[in-house]
Amino acid sequence: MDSDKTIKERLQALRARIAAHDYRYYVQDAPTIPDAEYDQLFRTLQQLEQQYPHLITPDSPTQRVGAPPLKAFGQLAHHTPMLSLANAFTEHEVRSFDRRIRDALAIDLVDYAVEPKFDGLAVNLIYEDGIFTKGATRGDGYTGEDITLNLRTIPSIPLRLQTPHAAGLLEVRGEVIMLKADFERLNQQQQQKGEKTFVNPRNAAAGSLRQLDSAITATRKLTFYAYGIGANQVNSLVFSQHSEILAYLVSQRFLVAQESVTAADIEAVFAYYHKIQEMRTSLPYDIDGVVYKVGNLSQQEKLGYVSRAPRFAIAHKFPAQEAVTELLAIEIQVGRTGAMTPVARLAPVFVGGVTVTNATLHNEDEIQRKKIAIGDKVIVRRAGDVIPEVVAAVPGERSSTVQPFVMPDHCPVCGSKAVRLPGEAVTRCSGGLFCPAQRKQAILHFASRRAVDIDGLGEKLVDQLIERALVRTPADLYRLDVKTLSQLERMAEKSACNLLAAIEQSKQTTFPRFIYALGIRHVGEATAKALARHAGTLDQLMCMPIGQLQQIADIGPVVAQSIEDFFAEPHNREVIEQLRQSGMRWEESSNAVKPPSTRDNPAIAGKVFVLTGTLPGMTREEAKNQIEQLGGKVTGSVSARTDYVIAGTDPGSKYTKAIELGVPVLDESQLLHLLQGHPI
Ligand SMILES: NC(=O)c1ccc[n+]([C@@H]2O[C@H](COP(=O)([O-])OP(=O)(O)OC[C@H]3O[C@@H](n4cnc5c(N)ncnc54)[C@H](O)[C@@H]3O)[C@@H](O)[C@H]2O)c1
Ligand SMILES: [Zn+2]
Repeated sequence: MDSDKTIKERLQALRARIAAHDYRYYVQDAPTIPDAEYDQLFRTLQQLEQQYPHLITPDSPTQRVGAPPLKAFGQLAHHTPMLSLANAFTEHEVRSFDRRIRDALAIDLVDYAVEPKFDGLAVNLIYEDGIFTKGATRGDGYTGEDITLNLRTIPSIPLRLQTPHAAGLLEVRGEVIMLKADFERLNQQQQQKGEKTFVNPRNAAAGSLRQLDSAITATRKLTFYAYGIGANQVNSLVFSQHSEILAYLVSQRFLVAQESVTAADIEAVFAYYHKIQEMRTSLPYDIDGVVYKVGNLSQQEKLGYVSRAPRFAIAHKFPAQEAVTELLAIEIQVGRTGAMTPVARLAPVFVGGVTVTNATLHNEDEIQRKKIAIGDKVIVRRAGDVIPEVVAAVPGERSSTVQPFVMPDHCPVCGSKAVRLPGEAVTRCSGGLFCPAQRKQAILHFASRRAVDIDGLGEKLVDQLIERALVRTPADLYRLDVKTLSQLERMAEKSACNLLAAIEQSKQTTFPRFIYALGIRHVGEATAKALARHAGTLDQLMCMPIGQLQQIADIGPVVAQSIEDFFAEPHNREVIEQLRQSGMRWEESSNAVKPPSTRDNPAIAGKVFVLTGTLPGMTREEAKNQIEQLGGKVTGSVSARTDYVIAGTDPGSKYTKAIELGVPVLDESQLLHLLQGHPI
């Protein structure tokens, strides 16, 4: 058996660790470990102290509530103490609690008031003669921080009671929380402003409420839920049941959880637990369990208190939604649209009711922002059916062998180049036509009605074709034959013939449809049309430099980049070549704007142009952009300094002026000639 000395040392170490976590949680509003982790430490200490009661010290966290109030705030003493709650993690523990109560009261059946356990910040509101005069945090249970001004900014705290004639003092107890939706919004705003985001709604609520400047609190959306009263010196207010207190609070316009009800026995209590657990993720606020309180107030009084909690109530905790584990590796998952998502491979950990071995890390920036490295101890969160995610690295636990994460520059599935468009958080595989991960999406899109329109090629068929390795890319569609197709499920020879005919028919398409069918990111039908008109031929399009793509109206830098990346990927070019060889045809236009042979075009550079009338093959805006890109200047009015006037149909007065001044007037084909570097 261990000596008292080693036990003492263990106790001291545990107490110091817990005290440090208490400080970070209660004072700094910035815990570094999940609550479940903390609860476990606390339990270990409690159990050890139970075994060695003579070693309990009054400063042990098990003997105290919360943390002393911060000096920066004024202090406010509570008229009756604000205690903590005993915890239960299993049904067995709850049954023992029920048995203890029935034994102590010597009765067979106990009525319980059952309520959600809010995960927020306990506060005490003092009403004097019906007027809200002061309010405080729980602090160490006896004295809290005076946060009256901050509390006044919370709309759900009534500033006066409905019965102001009732003279005397009343303490209203409850929790200040931040609704999940308000939390999401706050974090988005914080991120946009480049300020620190909060780990969860509880920390956001605590950080917002314990502000020295109440103007900041006023900008944060906080909500107060009442769940009880403390000192009651109002003569006319007499309660015999907890439920009467809640009804009174509702009548005084406090928010009280709608889910607060009574349970006639311990079985009803468990039914309630399961019902609330089901509702947990859909509730507008975070809860970490449910609270059971003996409903009868004189029974409560008889049961009394232990050092830090009442004997008549217990918190039945839900399985933790957050846990700590080791990040073993980061792998890349490629989605249907080519998105490359970093996925954490984890040492198995039980969280949110299941064993988790993978969790999403969202994207590269998130990993950098959270400063997560491979080998770190990380906090994993799984709430309801939501995909588990890594929320943070545990600070201070980093070993020297951790590896930084680097986003791969190639798709791990198909080897195509990985690209990240400006302004986007996601890195994508650029091999849209080729990548197995994107296969199904690419083929369905290619065959869709507004693309090359292969009638009858639905999702189920595509699944079969892919599963049997008959089709890998859209080009493979043109290699299918009746014999192969009629072997597929639900495919008679007749329908196989029909499908084949539809595939054959799709070979005759239009250039814009073909471009659209390629599934280039950000290239919808309208962009496909603009590209077709501008490039004229597929060969031109495939080698168009990004600068020239950007000159096309409505094509910005992101879309231009996406087009360039797509055609730069050899895998895509291969598939396009196969498509061409399969006999796909469309009309190409020779009218289109050909790319200039050199950037430094002496036929254009330094020359002054005026555009007038409607050009047949391009908009005036496009012509202007091209001229400017090659160093020419486009002005609005004709003068002696004008070198050329480019005139389309219905040219108007600029045309007449040009004739008067003897300025050469060119048509579109002559302009194209110039653009290609040939003098007139
Ligand atoms: N992660 C960390 O580092 C860290 C550190 C300290 C404490 N904690 C967490 O804080 C909690 C312990 O703190 P605690 O002493 O406040 O105990 P507690 O939160 O377990 O229980 C008491 C509190 O429950 C709240 N409560 C919510 N709904 C209630 C209701 N319907 N009726 C009555 N009370 C209700 C009250 O604020 C009350 O003060 C644990 O969840 C623990 O994990 C975490
Ligand atoms: Zn790929």
